[in-house]
Amino acid sequence: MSDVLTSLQQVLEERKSASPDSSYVAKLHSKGLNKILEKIGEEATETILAAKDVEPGKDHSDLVYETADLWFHSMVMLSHLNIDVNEVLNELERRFGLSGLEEKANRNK
Ligand SMILES: N=c1c2ncn([C@@H]3O[C@H](COP(=O)(O)OP(=O)(O)OP(=O)(O)O)[C@@H](O)[C@H]3O)c2ncn1[C@@H]1O[C@H](COP(=O)(O)O)[C@@H](O)[C@H]1O
Repeated sequence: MSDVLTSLQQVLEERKSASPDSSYVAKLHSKGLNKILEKIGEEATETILAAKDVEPGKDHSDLVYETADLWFHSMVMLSHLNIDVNEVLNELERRFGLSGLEEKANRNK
């Protein structure tokens, strides 16, 4: 797993016992799953809007920023549900080299 994801997962875990007054992640954990899912919805929408504005050869930093927000909040969701981010990375690894069409056909079996 990438170093930054490993470190971030550790911090998110530690924040479960931190004060909501001192930590954004602790505040999200304290508000619960629905709030976290609401944030993912918001960030997904912001990512889509940023992607629609990207033009070839022009600055795309807004899209990078919004995608980071989306990935970050998705990691908070996994952490909140006690799911190791390695499970997602392992699933991507399992699919690696497998055609998307083939993988989809296998799903329907
Ligand atoms: N990677 C991030 C990260 N990405 C985005 N964000 C926060 O996610 C929020 C998303 O933006 P919004 O404009 O929707 O936020 P907002 O208006 O404050 O949110 P709401 O009040 O509407 O819920 C912002 O507050 C960002 O600061 C993050 N907050 C924390 N991290 C990581 O998590 C670690 C722990 O953070 P704390 O728990 O705050 O110490 C940090 O050291 C970082 O590594």
